[in-house]
Amino acid sequence: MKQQNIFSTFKNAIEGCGYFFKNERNGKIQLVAAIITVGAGIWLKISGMEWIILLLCIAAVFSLEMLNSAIERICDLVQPGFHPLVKIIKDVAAAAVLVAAIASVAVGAIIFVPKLITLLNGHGHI
Ligand SMILES: Nc1ncnc2c1ncn2[C@@H]1O[C@H](COP(=O)(O)OP(=O)(O)OP(=O)(O)O)[C@@H](O)[C@H]1O
Repeated sequence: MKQQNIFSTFKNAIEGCGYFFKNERNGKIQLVAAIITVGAGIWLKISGMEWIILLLCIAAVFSLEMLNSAIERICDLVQPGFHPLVKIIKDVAAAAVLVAAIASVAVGAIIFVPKLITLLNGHGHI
């Protein structure tokens, strides 16, 4: 296999992103959730530090889901039939996504709930 330059590496990664968001159900759901979260961040005028934390959470969930999908593909390639080890591999990979997703929901709640409560109480200046 020939050495790739930085542009073809980048092109391959973009193709991987395209495949992920087009074909993976969870990827689509997470994309919608990320768009809603970013929209809420703009609407509620969250701080710079809150943006950094939120974007890291979004990136963590996307990245882990992409790795989870890649691991699932490898498993399906090498072991199309049922295998107890494949079950463990896929379940642990899915758990990695779940951990990041739960932490992200908690972070989202910590950032957004107080702002929404202030807004609903009529004290907010949006
Ligand atoms: N070959 C296999 N051998 C054993 N268990 C399997 C196998 N394939 C899938 N499983 C079980 O089914 C679950 C779902 O696997 P599948 O490959 O269908 O992923 P998926 O539907 O895309 O799931 P996810 O929502 O976690 O991405 C796995 O977590 C695992 O428990």
